[in-house]
Amino acid sequence: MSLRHELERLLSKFGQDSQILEDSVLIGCSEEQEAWFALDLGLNSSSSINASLQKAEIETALQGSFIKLTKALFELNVKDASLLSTAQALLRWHDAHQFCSRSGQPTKKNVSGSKRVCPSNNIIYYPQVAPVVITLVSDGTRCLLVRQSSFPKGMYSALAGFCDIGESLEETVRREIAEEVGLEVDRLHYSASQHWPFPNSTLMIACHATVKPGQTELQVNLRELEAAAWFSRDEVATVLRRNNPSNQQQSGAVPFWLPPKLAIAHQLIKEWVEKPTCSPLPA
Ligand SMILES: NC(=O)C1=CN([C@@H]2O[C@H](COP(=O)(O)OP(=O)(O)OC[C@H]3O[C@@H](n4cnc5c(N)ncnc54)[C@H](OP(=O)(O)O)[C@@H]3O)[C@@H](O)[C@H]2O)C=CC1
Ligand SMILES: [Mg+2]
Repeated sequence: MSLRHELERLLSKFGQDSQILEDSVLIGCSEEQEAWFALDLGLNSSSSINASLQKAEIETALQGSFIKLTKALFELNVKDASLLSTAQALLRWHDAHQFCSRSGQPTKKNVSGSKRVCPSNNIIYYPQVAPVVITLVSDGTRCLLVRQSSFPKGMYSALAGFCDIGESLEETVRREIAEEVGLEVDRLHYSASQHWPFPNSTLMIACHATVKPGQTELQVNLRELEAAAWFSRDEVATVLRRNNPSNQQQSGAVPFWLPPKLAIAHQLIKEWVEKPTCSPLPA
């Protein structure tokens, strides 16, 4: 039986029309050049008993189990997490761009899902990515970790913010740090980047920054952050070593925990702990 027939058989078993396959989007390919597609079965959009029954049926038929996307992203290996992140962002984008904003007519997806076109005026819509800077600020010996009220309990991270229209990354870093904690950036340098599919598709651009010597007093913007504080290298190194939210919450041995390994914030913090002498460029 061909893969297509097998898929159609499964979809019909789960009460779905095989026409839904046309909505799938290309997210990558294997080393053997087999194309990988993602498809949204829409089970999350309904809280009906029917949807939950289907979920149970799918779990049995495919010998798997549904877990929260945010959790899955941090539990999979890098390659699979990246495929999942692409699938989530691309499928959400298609779902939110069903109509042309000029003509109001339905738009049409191309086969791979890399764009949508309005048949009435040929306007092409491409998936959007919002740039976000995430910066680990240091005063030379300590680093600044922050908490938003939306973070999981006890988690601290680096400072993040969306780029405004017309800004360079450097300007965003300076503005966000001034707005959220009242500090002036002296030097900054780029570290790495990561695609992040929440709340919509973002490109997280990770940087290290240092503040002007002697200017480390924080003015925390409580509309944006729940807390912000300086931590020594030893404190952060200890938390990184024991980084497991359930362990520390039970024992109370460490006062906070950090984002999991696959989060770019984790990589930034680890880099700072391991390379204390890296010297950033002037901003
Ligand atoms: N992977 C990681 O390690 C981490 C990832 N992040 C991600 O970074 C992102 C940005 O961090 P955050 O501190 O929230 O950003 P900001 O500090 O920029 O604050 C968020 C606010 O910015 C406004 N905003 C401006 N542009 C956008 C846009 N394109 N989409 C949504 N909101 C926008 C909104 O304000 P208003 O409501 O007034 O319109 C929103 O409430 C988050 O989405 C978060 O998921 C954050 C930390 C760690
Ligand atoms: Mg922020």
